[in-house]
Amino acid sequence: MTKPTTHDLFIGGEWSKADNTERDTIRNPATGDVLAHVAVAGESDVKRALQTAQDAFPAWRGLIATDRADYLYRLIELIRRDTEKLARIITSENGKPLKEARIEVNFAIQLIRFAAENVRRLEGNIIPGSRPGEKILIEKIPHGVVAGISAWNFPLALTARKLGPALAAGNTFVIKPHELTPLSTLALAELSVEAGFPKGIFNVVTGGGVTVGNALVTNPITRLITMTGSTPAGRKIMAAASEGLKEVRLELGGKAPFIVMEDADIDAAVNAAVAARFMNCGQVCTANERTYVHTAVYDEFLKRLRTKVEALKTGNPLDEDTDMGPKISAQELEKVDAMVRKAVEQGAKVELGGKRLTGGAYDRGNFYAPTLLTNVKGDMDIVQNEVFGPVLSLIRVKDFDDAITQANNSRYGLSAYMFTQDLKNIMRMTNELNFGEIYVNREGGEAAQGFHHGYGDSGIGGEDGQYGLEAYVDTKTVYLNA
Ligand SMILES: NC(=O)C1=CN([C@@H]2O[C@H](COP(=O)(O)OP(=O)(O)OC[C@H]3O[C@@H](n4cnc5c(N)ncnc54)[C@H](O)[C@@H]3O)[C@@H](O)[C@H]2O)C=CC1
Ligand SMILES: O=C(O)[C@@H](O)[C@@H]1OC[C@H](O)[C@H]1O
Repeated sequence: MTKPTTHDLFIGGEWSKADNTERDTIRNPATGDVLAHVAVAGESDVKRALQTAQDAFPAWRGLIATDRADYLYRLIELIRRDTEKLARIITSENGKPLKEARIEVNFAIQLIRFAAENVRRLEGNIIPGSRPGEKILIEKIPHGVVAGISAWNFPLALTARKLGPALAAGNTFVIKPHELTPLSTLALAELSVEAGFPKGIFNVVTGGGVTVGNALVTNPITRLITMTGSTPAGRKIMAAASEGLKEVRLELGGKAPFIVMEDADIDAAVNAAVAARFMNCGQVCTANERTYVHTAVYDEFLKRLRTKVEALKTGNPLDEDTDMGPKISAQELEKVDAMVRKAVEQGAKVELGGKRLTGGAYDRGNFYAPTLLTNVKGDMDIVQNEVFGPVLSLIRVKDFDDAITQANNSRYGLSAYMFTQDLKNIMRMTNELNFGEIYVNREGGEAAQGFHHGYGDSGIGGEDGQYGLEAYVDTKTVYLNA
Protein backbone atom coordinates (compact mmCIF):
# COMPACT_ATOMS: atom_id res chain seq x y z
CA MET A 1 0.00 0.00 0.00
CA THR A 2 1.41 3.42 -0.94
CA LYS A 3 1.50 6.26 1.58
CA PRO A 4 -1.59 8.52 1.46
CA THR A 5 -1.05 11.87 -0.22
CA THR A 6 -2.23 15.25 1.07
CA HIS A 7 -3.89 17.87 -1.15
CA ASP A 8 -4.77 21.53 -0.80
CA LEU A 9 -7.13 23.57 -2.95
CA PHE A 10 -5.99 24.79 -6.37
CA ILE A 11 -6.61 28.51 -6.70
CA GLY A 12 -4.88 31.03 -8.94
CA GLY A 13 -2.62 28.44 -10.56
CA GLU A 14 -1.13 27.21 -7.28
CA TRP A 15 -1.84 24.99 -4.29
CA SER A 16 -3.58 26.97 -1.64
CA LYS A 17 -4.45 25.99 1.94
CA ALA A 18 -8.11 26.06 2.92
CA ASP A 19 -9.05 28.44 5.70
CA ASN A 20 -9.84 25.48 7.96
CA THR A 21 -7.79 22.36 8.66
CA GLU A 22 -10.53 19.82 8.02
CA ARG A 23 -9.75 17.16 5.39
CA ASP A 24 -11.77 14.48 3.58
CA THR A 25 -10.31 10.98 3.60
CA ILE A 26 -10.35 9.42 0.14
CA ARG A 27 -10.49 5.63 0.04
CA ASN A 28 -9.96 3.01 -2.64
CA PRO A 29 -13.37 1.32 -3.09
CA ALA A 30 -11.70 -1.99 -4.03
CA THR A 31 -9.57 -2.27 -0.90
CA GLY A 32 -10.71 0.32 1.63
CA ASP A 33 -7.14 1.66 1.70
CA VAL A 34 -6.71 5.37 2.41
CA LEU A 35 -5.46 7.07 -0.76
CA ALA A 36 -5.38 10.71 0.27
CA HIS A 37 -6.43 13.47 2.62
CA VAL A 38 -8.04 16.31 0.70
CA ALA A 39 -8.80 19.86 1.81
CA VAL A 40 -12.41 20.74 2.56
CA ALA A 41 -13.14 24.22 1.27
CA GLY A 42 -15.16 26.63 3.36
CA GLU A 43 -17.34 29.44 2.07
CA SER A 44 -14.42 31.89 2.27
CA ASP A 45 -12.29 29.57 0.11
CA VAL A 46 -15.04 29.25 -2.49
CA LYS A 47 -15.34 33.06 -2.57
CA ARG A 48 -11.59 33.35 -3.02
CA ALA A 49 -11.59 30.84 -5.90
CA LEU A 50 -14.48 32.59 -7.65
CA GLN A 51 -12.93 36.03 -7.17
CA THR A 52 -9.64 34.73 -8.59
CA ALA A 53 -11.49 33.35 -11.62
CA GLN A 54 -13.32 36.66 -12.00
CA ASP A 55 -10.03 38.59 -11.90
CA ALA A 56 -8.52 36.31 -14.55
CA PHE A 57 -11.51 36.66 -16.86
CA PRO A 58 -10.77 39.93 -18.74
CA ALA A 59 -7.33 38.86 -19.93
CA TRP A 60 -8.46 35.34 -20.82
CA ARG A 61 -11.50 36.47 -22.80
CA GLY A 62 -9.25 39.01 -24.52
CA LEU A 63 -7.11 36.31 -26.12
CA ILE A 64 -7.98 35.26 -29.63
CA ALA A 65 -9.77 31.93 -29.78
CA THR A 66 -6.85 30.03 -31.30
CA ASP A 67 -4.50 31.18 -28.53
CA ARG A 68 -6.94 29.88 -25.94
CA ALA A 69 -7.18 26.65 -27.92
CA ASP A 70 -3.38 26.32 -27.93
CA TYR A 71 -3.33 26.16 -24.13
CA LEU A 72 -5.85 23.34 -24.32
CA TYR A 73 -3.76 21.51 -26.93
CA ARG A 74 -0.78 21.73 -24.55
CA LEU A 75 -2.91 20.25 -21.77
CA ILE A 76 -4.06 17.46 -24.10
CA GLU A 77 -0.45 16.51 -24.87
CA LEU A 78 0.32 16.24 -21.16
CA ILE A 79 -2.79 14.16 -20.48
CA ARG A 80 -1.76 11.85 -23.31
CA ARG A 81 1.78 11.59 -21.91
CA ASP A 82 0.38 10.75 -18.45
CA THR A 83 -2.37 8.38 -19.61
CA GLU A 84 -1.18 5.46 -17.53
CA LYS A 85 -0.67 7.53 -14.39
CA LEU A 86 -4.10 9.19 -14.72
CA ALA A 87 -5.80 5.87 -15.47
CA ARG A 88 -4.33 4.41 -12.29
CA ILE A 89 -5.56 7.39 -10.27
CA ILE A 90 -9.06 6.95 -11.73
CA THR A 91 -9.06 3.23 -10.98
CA SER A 92 -7.83 3.81 -7.42
CA GLU A 93 -10.43 6.41 -6.56
CA ASN A 94 -13.37 5.08 -8.56
CA GLY A 95 -12.78 1.31 -8.80
CA LYS A 96 -13.35 0.87 -12.55
CA PRO A 97 -11.09 -1.63 -14.34
CA LEU A 98 -7.83 -0.14 -15.56
CA LYS A 99 -8.74 -0.89 -19.19
CA GLU A 100 -11.88 1.27 -18.78
CA ALA A 101 -9.92 4.00 -17.00
CA ARG A 102 -7.59 4.24 -20.02
CA ILE A 103 -10.64 4.69 -22.25
CA GLU A 104 -11.85 7.42 -19.91
CA VAL A 105 -8.54 9.28 -20.20
CA ASN A 106 -8.82 9.15 -23.98
CA PHE A 107 -12.41 10.37 -23.79
CA ALA A 108 -11.25 13.31 -21.65
CA ILE A 109 -8.73 14.13 -24.38
CA GLN A 110 -11.39 13.95 -27.10
CA LEU A 111 -13.74 16.23 -25.16
CA ILE A 112 -11.11 18.93 -24.65
CA ARG A 113 -9.88 18.51 -28.22
CA PHE A 114 -13.34 19.04 -29.69
CA ALA A 115 -13.66 22.31 -27.79
CA ALA A 116 -10.21 23.48 -28.87
CA GLU A 117 -10.84 22.54 -32.52
CA ASN A 118 -14.23 24.16 -32.74
CA VAL A 119 -13.99 27.35 -30.74
CA ARG A 120 -13.25 29.18 -34.02
CA ARG A 121 -16.70 28.09 -35.15
CA LEU A 122 -18.56 29.99 -32.44
CA GLU A 123 -20.11 32.11 -35.12
CA GLY A 124 -22.59 34.92 -34.74
CA ASN A 125 -24.86 36.55 -37.31
CA ILE A 126 -25.14 39.74 -39.34
CA ILE A 127 -28.76 40.71 -39.90
CA PRO A 128 -30.12 43.54 -42.10
CA GLY A 129 -30.75 46.59 -39.94
CA SER A 130 -33.97 48.52 -39.37
CA ARG A 131 -32.50 51.85 -40.56
CA PRO A 132 -30.76 52.70 -43.81
CA GLY A 133 -27.16 51.44 -43.69
CA GLU A 134 -27.56 49.78 -40.32
CA LYS A 135 -26.19 46.31 -39.63
CA ILE A 136 -27.33 44.23 -36.69
CA LEU A 137 -24.55 42.05 -35.30
CA ILE A 138 -25.21 39.17 -32.98
CA GLU A 139 -21.95 38.01 -31.48
CA LYS A 140 -21.10 35.17 -29.14
CA ILE A 141 -19.45 36.16 -25.90
CA PRO A 142 -18.37 34.19 -22.82
CA HIS A 143 -20.59 34.17 -19.75
CA GLY A 144 -17.82 35.00 -17.26
CA VAL A 145 -17.12 32.58 -14.42
CA VAL A 146 -18.45 29.04 -14.91
CA ALA A 147 -18.86 26.68 -11.95
CA GLY A 148 -18.58 22.93 -12.56
CA ILE A 149 -19.92 20.33 -10.14
CA SER A 150 -19.24 16.74 -11.08
CA ALA A 151 -19.95 13.13 -10.23
CA TRP A 152 -17.77 10.19 -9.21
CA ASN A 153 -18.48 7.79 -12.09
CA PHE A 154 -16.21 9.45 -14.70
CA PRO A 155 -14.11 11.70 -12.47
CA LEU A 156 -11.63 12.87 -15.12
CA ALA A 157 -13.88 12.88 -18.20
CA LEU A 158 -16.63 14.83 -16.47
CA THR A 159 -14.18 17.54 -15.43
CA ALA A 160 -12.76 17.61 -18.98
CA ARG A 161 -16.24 17.76 -20.48
CA LYS A 162 -16.88 21.02 -18.62
CA LEU A 163 -13.38 22.51 -18.59
CA GLY A 164 -12.78 22.20 -22.36
CA PRO A 165 -15.73 24.23 -23.63
CA ALA A 166 -15.76 26.62 -20.66
CA LEU A 167 -12.17 27.71 -21.24
CA ALA A 168 -12.18 27.50 -25.04
CA ALA A 169 -15.14 29.86 -25.17
CA GLY A 170 -13.32 32.44 -23.03
CA ASN A 171 -14.87 31.80 -19.61
CA THR A 172 -12.84 31.12 -16.50
CA PHE A 173 -13.62 28.06 -14.48
CA VAL A 174 -13.95 26.75 -10.93
CA ILE A 175 -14.74 23.07 -10.43
CA LYS A 176 -15.83 21.03 -7.46
CA PRO A 177 -15.13 17.37 -8.17
CA HIS A 178 -17.16 14.77 -6.32
CA GLU A 179 -16.07 14.43 -2.70
CA LEU A 180 -15.36 10.69 -3.23
CA THR A 181 -13.17 11.13 -6.33
CA PRO A 182 -11.26 14.42 -6.39
CA LEU A 183 -7.81 13.01 -7.17
CA SER A 184 -7.87 12.86 -10.98
CA THR A 185 -9.16 16.44 -11.17
CA LEU A 186 -6.37 17.54 -8.81
CA ALA A 187 -3.88 15.73 -11.07
CA LEU A 188 -5.32 17.65 -14.02
CA ALA A 189 -4.78 20.90 -12.11
CA GLU A 190 -1.11 19.95 -11.69
CA LEU A 191 -0.87 19.40 -15.46
CA SER A 192 -2.44 22.80 -16.13
CA VAL A 193 0.55 24.40 -14.38
CA GLU A 194 2.93 22.48 -16.63
CA ALA A 195 0.85 23.52 -19.65
CA GLY A 196 1.47 27.15 -18.66
CA PHE A 197 -2.18 28.04 -18.11
CA PRO A 198 -2.60 31.70 -17.11
CA LYS A 199 -3.15 31.88 -13.35
CA GLY A 200 -6.76 31.83 -12.21
CA ILE A 201 -8.48 30.51 -15.34
CA PHE A 202 -8.82 27.01 -13.82
CA ASN A 203 -9.44 26.49 -10.10
CA VAL A 204 -10.40 23.45 -8.03
CA VAL A 205 -12.28 23.56 -4.73
CA THR A 206 -12.83 20.25 -2.95
CA GLY A 207 -15.46 19.19 -0.42
CA GLY A 208 -19.13 18.31 -0.16
CA GLY A 209 -22.11 19.31 -2.25
CA VAL A 210 -24.35 20.88 0.34
CA THR A 211 -21.50 23.11 1.53
CA VAL A 212 -18.94 23.77 -1.22
CA GLY A 213 -21.31 23.02 -4.11
CA ASN A 214 -24.02 25.27 -2.75
CA ALA A 215 -21.53 28.09 -2.08
CA LEU A 216 -20.44 27.88 -5.73
CA VAL A 217 -24.02 27.94 -6.98
CA THR A 218 -25.24 30.84 -4.86
CA ASN A 219 -22.25 33.18 -5.10
CA PRO A 220 -23.14 36.14 -7.38
CA ILE A 221 -19.87 35.79 -9.35
CA THR A 222 -20.97 32.44 -10.82
CA ARG A 223 -22.89 32.97 -14.08
CA LEU A 224 -23.28 29.43 -15.42
CA ILE A 225 -23.47 26.17 -13.47
CA THR A 226 -22.72 22.88 -15.22
CA MET A 227 -23.40 19.83 -13.05
CA THR A 228 -23.44 16.05 -13.45
CA GLY A 229 -25.06 13.95 -10.75
CA SER A 230 -28.35 12.83 -9.27
CA THR A 231 -31.78 14.24 -10.05
CA PRO A 232 -32.48 15.36 -6.45
CA ALA A 233 -29.19 17.30 -6.27
CA GLY A 234 -29.85 18.77 -9.73
CA ARG A 235 -33.23 20.04 -8.56
CA LYS A 236 -31.68 21.69 -5.50
CA ILE A 237 -29.01 23.33 -7.64
CA MET A 238 -31.59 24.65 -10.08
CA ALA A 239 -33.68 26.06 -7.23
CA ALA A 240 -30.65 27.69 -5.59
CA ALA A 241 -29.50 29.11 -8.95
CA SER A 242 -32.89 30.65 -9.65
CA GLU A 243 -32.38 33.32 -7.00
CA GLY A 244 -29.49 34.79 -9.01
CA LEU A 245 -31.16 34.02 -12.39
CA LYS A 246 -28.20 31.89 -13.41
CA GLU A 247 -27.99 29.49 -16.31
CA VAL A 248 -27.84 25.80 -15.44
CA ARG A 249 -26.85 22.72 -17.43
CA LEU A 250 -27.79 19.59 -15.50
CA GLU A 251 -26.78 16.10 -16.65
CA LEU A 252 -28.71 13.83 -14.30
CA GLY A 253 -29.80 10.23 -13.99
CA GLY A 254 -31.05 7.82 -16.62
CA LYS A 255 -33.13 4.68 -17.03
CA ALA A 256 -32.23 3.58 -20.55
CA PRO A 257 -34.44 0.94 -22.19
CA PHE A 258 -32.60 -1.63 -24.33
CA ILE A 259 -34.96 -3.10 -26.93
CA VAL A 260 -34.26 -6.32 -28.81
CA MET A 261 -36.69 -7.19 -31.60
CA GLU A 262 -37.24 -10.66 -33.10
CA ASP A 263 -35.09 -9.91 -36.17
CA ALA A 264 -32.07 -8.64 -34.20
CA ASP A 265 -28.56 -10.03 -34.48
CA ILE A 266 -28.77 -11.83 -31.14
CA ASP A 267 -25.05 -12.15 -30.46
CA ALA A 268 -24.47 -8.47 -31.18
CA ALA A 269 -27.43 -7.54 -28.99
CA VAL A 270 -26.24 -9.73 -26.09
CA ASN A 271 -22.73 -8.28 -26.25
CA ALA A 272 -24.05 -4.73 -26.30
CA ALA A 273 -26.61 -5.38 -23.53
CA VAL A 274 -23.85 -6.69 -21.26
CA ALA A 275 -21.40 -3.89 -22.11
CA ALA A 276 -24.07 -1.25 -21.58
CA ARG A 277 -25.07 -2.72 -18.22
CA PHE A 278 -21.87 -3.88 -16.54
CA MET A 279 -19.35 -1.27 -17.70
CA ASN A 280 -18.13 0.77 -14.72
CA CYS A 281 -20.10 -1.62 -12.47
CA GLY A 282 -23.32 -0.28 -13.99
CA GLN A 283 -22.59 3.25 -12.78
CA VAL A 284 -23.24 5.10 -16.02
CA CYS A 285 -26.11 7.46 -16.75
CA THR A 286 -26.57 5.86 -20.17
CA ALA A 287 -26.54 2.28 -18.80
CA ASN A 288 -28.94 -0.40 -19.98
CA GLU A 289 -31.34 -0.30 -17.03
CA ARG A 290 -34.23 -2.26 -18.58
CA THR A 291 -33.77 -4.92 -21.28
CA TYR A 292 -36.93 -5.53 -23.34
CA VAL A 293 -36.77 -8.66 -25.49
CA HIS A 294 -39.32 -9.82 -28.05
CA THR A 295 -41.01 -13.01 -26.92
CA ALA A 296 -39.98 -14.86 -30.12
CA VAL A 297 -36.27 -14.60 -29.26
CA TYR A 298 -36.52 -14.27 -25.47
CA ASP A 299 -35.39 -17.80 -24.57
CA GLU A 300 -32.43 -17.79 -26.93
CA PHE A 301 -31.43 -14.30 -25.78
CA LEU A 302 -31.60 -15.37 -22.13
CA LYS A 303 -29.48 -18.46 -22.78
CA ARG A 304 -26.70 -16.51 -24.47
CA LEU A 305 -26.97 -13.64 -22.01
CA ARG A 306 -26.56 -15.97 -19.04
CA THR A 307 -23.36 -17.42 -20.53
CA LYS A 308 -21.96 -13.96 -21.10
CA VAL A 309 -22.82 -12.62 -17.64
CA GLU A 310 -21.47 -15.77 -15.95
CA ALA A 311 -18.15 -15.19 -17.71
CA LEU A 312 -17.67 -11.69 -16.28
CA LYS A 313 -14.66 -11.55 -14.00
CA THR A 314 -15.24 -9.36 -10.95
CA GLY A 315 -12.25 -8.41 -8.84
CA ASN A 316 -9.16 -6.26 -8.51
CA PRO A 317 -9.67 -3.44 -11.03
CA LEU A 318 -5.91 -3.11 -11.52
CA ASP A 319 -5.76 -6.62 -13.04
CA GLU A 320 -5.78 -6.44 -16.82
CA ASP A 321 -8.32 -9.24 -17.18
CA THR A 322 -10.87 -7.86 -14.67
CA ASP A 323 -14.20 -6.98 -16.27
CA MET A 324 -15.88 -5.40 -13.28
CA GLY A 325 -14.61 -3.70 -10.14
CA PRO A 326 -16.40 -2.64 -6.95
CA LYS A 327 -19.23 -0.18 -6.42
CA ILE A 328 -18.03 3.28 -5.47
CA SER A 329 -19.16 3.13 -1.82
CA ALA A 330 -20.73 0.95 0.84
CA GLN A 331 -23.81 3.18 0.70
CA GLU A 332 -24.22 2.62 -3.07
CA LEU A 333 -23.67 -1.13 -2.57
CA GLU A 334 -26.42 -1.26 0.05
CA LYS A 335 -28.75 0.78 -2.20
CA VAL A 336 -28.36 -1.73 -5.06
CA ASP A 337 -28.77 -4.72 -2.76
CA ALA A 338 -31.96 -3.23 -1.30
CA MET A 339 -33.33 -2.66 -4.81
CA VAL A 340 -32.67 -6.28 -5.76
CA ARG A 341 -34.32 -7.55 -2.54
CA LYS A 342 -37.36 -5.38 -3.23
CA ALA A 343 -37.55 -6.66 -6.82
CA VAL A 344 -37.54 -10.25 -5.54
CA GLU A 345 -40.30 -9.40 -3.05
CA GLN A 346 -42.27 -8.00 -5.97
CA GLY A 347 -41.87 -11.23 -7.98
CA ALA A 348 -38.54 -11.02 -9.85
CA LYS A 349 -36.40 -14.15 -10.12
CA VAL A 350 -32.63 -14.03 -9.50
CA GLU A 351 -30.99 -16.01 -12.33
CA LEU A 352 -27.45 -14.97 -11.39
CA GLY A 353 -25.82 -13.02 -8.56
CA GLY A 354 -28.26 -10.99 -6.49
CA LYS A 355 -25.91 -10.53 -3.58
CA ARG A 356 -22.77 -8.89 -2.29
CA LEU A 357 -19.57 -10.79 -3.08
CA THR A 358 -17.74 -11.90 0.06
CA GLY A 359 -14.67 -13.83 1.10
CA GLY A 360 -10.98 -13.05 0.64
CA ALA A 361 -10.22 -9.77 -1.12
CA TYR A 362 -13.93 -9.15 -1.70
CA ASP A 363 -14.39 -8.44 2.02
CA ARG A 364 -12.19 -5.36 1.78
CA GLY A 365 -14.13 -3.68 -1.03
CA ASN A 366 -17.66 -2.86 -2.17
CA PHE A 367 -18.13 -5.80 -4.54
CA TYR A 368 -21.53 -6.84 -5.87
CA ALA A 369 -22.11 -9.90 -8.05
CA PRO A 370 -23.06 -9.35 -11.70
CA THR A 371 -26.79 -9.92 -11.42
CA LEU A 372 -29.42 -11.13 -13.86
CA LEU A 373 -33.12 -10.83 -13.01
CA THR A 374 -36.01 -12.36 -14.95
CA ASN A 375 -39.76 -12.30 -14.45
CA VAL A 376 -39.44 -8.53 -14.21
CA LYS A 377 -42.60 -6.48 -14.79
CA GLY A 378 -43.01 -2.84 -15.77
CA ASP A 379 -44.60 -1.71 -12.52
CA MET A 380 -41.77 -2.96 -10.27
CA ASP A 381 -39.61 -0.37 -8.51
CA ILE A 382 -36.50 -1.76 -10.20
CA VAL A 383 -37.97 -0.80 -13.59
CA GLN A 384 -38.90 2.70 -12.48
CA ASN A 385 -35.92 3.84 -10.35
CA GLU A 386 -32.29 4.22 -11.40
CA VAL A 387 -30.24 1.23 -10.19
CA PHE A 388 -26.80 2.54 -11.19
CA GLY A 389 -25.35 -0.90 -10.45
CA PRO A 390 -24.59 -4.29 -12.04
CA VAL A 391 -28.15 -5.58 -12.26
CA LEU A 392 -29.63 -6.53 -15.62
CA SER A 393 -33.44 -6.75 -15.59
CA LEU A 394 -34.90 -8.82 -18.44
CA ILE A 395 -38.46 -8.07 -19.54
CA ARG A 396 -40.44 -10.00 -22.13
CA VAL A 397 -42.40 -7.93 -24.68
CA LYS A 398 -45.06 -9.29 -26.99
CA ASP A 399 -44.51 -7.02 -29.97
CA PHE A 400 -43.11 -3.76 -31.26
CA ASP A 401 -45.86 -1.55 -29.80
CA ASP A 402 -45.49 -3.19 -26.40
CA ALA A 403 -41.73 -2.45 -26.49
CA ILE A 404 -42.23 1.22 -27.34
CA THR A 405 -44.98 1.70 -24.74
CA GLN A 406 -42.96 0.10 -21.94
CA ALA A 407 -39.77 1.90 -22.93
CA ASN A 408 -41.48 5.28 -22.82
CA ASN A 409 -43.05 4.55 -19.45
CA SER A 410 -40.33 6.36 -17.47
CA ARG A 411 -39.77 9.75 -15.91
CA TYR A 412 -36.21 9.69 -17.29
CA GLY A 413 -35.33 10.44 -20.91
CA LEU A 414 -31.58 10.26 -21.51
CA SER A 415 -30.58 7.21 -23.59
CA ALA A 416 -32.27 4.31 -25.34
CA TYR A 417 -30.95 1.32 -27.29
CA MET A 418 -32.56 -0.82 -29.97
CA PHE A 419 -31.53 -3.85 -31.96
CA THR A 420 -33.47 -4.65 -35.12
CA GLN A 421 -32.76 -5.09 -38.83
CA ASP A 422 -36.07 -3.64 -39.92
CA LEU A 423 -35.76 -0.10 -41.24
CA LYS A 424 -39.45 0.59 -40.67
CA ASN A 425 -39.06 -0.31 -36.98
CA ILE A 426 -35.93 1.80 -36.73
CA MET A 427 -37.71 4.79 -38.25
CA ARG A 428 -40.66 4.38 -35.93
CA MET A 429 -38.51 3.92 -32.86
CA THR A 430 -36.33 6.94 -33.52
CA ASN A 431 -39.51 8.98 -33.93
CA GLU A 432 -41.46 7.60 -31.01
CA LEU A 433 -38.88 6.90 -28.32
CA ASN A 434 -38.89 9.82 -25.93
CA PHE A 435 -35.15 9.90 -25.25
CA GLY A 436 -32.46 12.42 -26.18
CA GLU A 437 -29.78 9.91 -27.27
CA ILE A 438 -30.67 6.76 -29.19
CA TYR A 439 -28.19 3.99 -30.03
CA VAL A 440 -29.28 1.81 -32.97
CA ASN A 441 -27.62 -1.62 -33.24
CA ARG A 442 -24.70 -0.72 -31.00
CA GLU A 443 -23.66 -0.42 -27.37
CA GLY A 444 -23.40 3.04 -25.82
CA GLY A 445 -20.59 5.53 -25.55
CA GLU A 446 -21.16 9.10 -26.63
CA ALA A 447 -18.90 10.74 -29.19
CA ALA A 448 -17.26 14.05 -28.31
CA GLN A 449 -18.87 15.52 -31.43
CA GLY A 450 -22.37 14.27 -30.53
CA PHE A 451 -24.81 15.90 -28.11
CA HIS A 452 -25.38 14.26 -24.74
CA HIS A 453 -28.79 15.44 -23.66
CA GLY A 454 -31.74 13.99 -21.78
CA TYR A 455 -35.39 14.87 -21.21
CA GLY A 456 -37.55 14.85 -18.09
CA ASP A 457 -35.77 13.85 -14.88
CA SER A 458 -32.56 13.29 -16.87
CA GLY A 459 -31.81 16.98 -16.83
CA ILE A 460 -31.69 20.14 -18.79
CA GLY A 461 -29.19 21.66 -21.18
CA GLY A 462 -26.99 18.93 -22.58
CA GLU A 463 -23.26 18.68 -23.23
CA ASP A 464 -20.68 17.92 -25.97
CA GLY A 465 -20.29 18.75 -29.62
CA GLN A 466 -21.15 22.06 -31.20
CA TYR A 467 -24.49 22.31 -29.37
CA GLY A 468 -22.71 21.72 -26.08
CA LEU A 469 -20.03 24.28 -26.86
CA GLU A 470 -22.67 26.88 -27.72
CA ALA A 471 -23.98 26.53 -24.15
CA TYR A 472 -20.84 28.15 -22.84
CA VAL A 473 -21.48 31.44 -24.63
CA ASP A 474 -24.02 34.18 -24.33
CA THR A 475 -25.02 36.58 -27.13
CA LYS A 476 -24.62 40.31 -27.54
CA THR A 477 -26.61 42.23 -30.15
CA VAL A 478 -25.11 45.38 -31.63
CA TYR A 479 -27.09 47.83 -33.82
CA LEU A 480 -24.23 49.20 -35.88
CA ASN A 481 -24.52 52.62 -37.53
CA ALA A 482 -21.79 54.87 -38.91
N1 LIG B 1 -25.88 11.58 -14.14
C1 LIG B 1 -24.99 10.74 -13.73
O1 LIG B 1 -24.22 10.30 -14.51
C2 LIG B 1 -24.88 10.37 -12.29
C3 LIG B 1 -25.99 9.98 -11.56
N2 LIG B 1 -25.84 9.61 -10.26
C4 LIG B 1 -27.02 9.17 -9.52
O2 LIG B 1 -27.01 9.79 -8.26
C5 LIG B 1 -27.05 8.82 -7.23
C6 LIG B 1 -26.35 9.33 -6.01
O3 LIG B 1 -25.00 9.73 -6.27
P1 LIG B 1 -24.41 10.97 -5.46
O4 LIG B 1 -22.97 10.93 -5.36
O5 LIG B 1 -25.10 11.05 -4.14
O6 LIG B 1 -24.81 12.19 -6.40
P2 LIG B 1 -25.00 13.72 -6.08
O7 LIG B 1 -25.96 14.24 -7.05
O8 LIG B 1 -25.28 13.94 -4.64
O9 LIG B 1 -23.54 14.34 -6.38
C7 LIG B 1 -23.17 14.91 -7.61
C8 LIG B 1 -22.42 16.21 -7.36
O10 LIG B 1 -23.32 17.19 -6.86
C9 LIG B 1 -22.84 17.75 -5.65
N3 LIG B 1 -23.99 18.16 -4.85
C10 LIG B 1 -24.84 17.38 -4.14
N4 LIG B 1 -25.79 18.14 -3.57
C11 LIG B 1 -25.54 19.42 -3.91
C12 LIG B 1 -26.18 20.67 -3.62
N5 LIG B 1 -27.26 20.75 -2.86
N6 LIG B 1 -25.66 21.81 -4.14
C13 LIG B 1 -24.56 21.76 -4.93
N7 LIG B 1 -23.91 20.60 -5.23
C14 LIG B 1 -24.40 19.45 -4.74
C15 LIG B 1 -22.01 16.62 -5.05
O11 LIG B 1 -21.10 17.09 -4.10
C16 LIG B 1 -21.33 16.06 -6.30
O12 LIG B 1 -20.21 16.83 -6.65
C17 LIG B 1 -26.45 7.59 -7.86
O13 LIG B 1 -26.85 6.44 -7.22
C18 LIG B 1 -27.00 7.68 -9.25
O14 LIG B 1 -28.31 7.18 -9.26
C19 LIG B 1 -24.61 9.64 -9.66
C20 LIG B 1 -23.49 9.99 -10.35
C21 LIG B 1 -23.53 10.38 -11.74
O1 LIG C 1 -22.27 10.67 -16.11
C1 LIG C 1 -22.50 9.76 -16.90
O2 LIG C 1 -22.68 8.60 -16.57
C2 LIG C 1 -22.47 10.06 -18.36
O3 LIG C 1 -22.55 11.41 -18.63
C3 LIG C 1 -21.17 9.48 -18.80
O4 LIG C 1 -20.11 10.44 -18.77
C4 LIG C 1 -19.07 9.91 -19.58
C5 LIG C 1 -19.65 8.67 -20.19
O5 LIG C 1 -19.24 8.43 -21.47
C6 LIG C 1 -21.10 8.94 -20.12
O6 LIG C 1 -21.90 7.92 -20.46
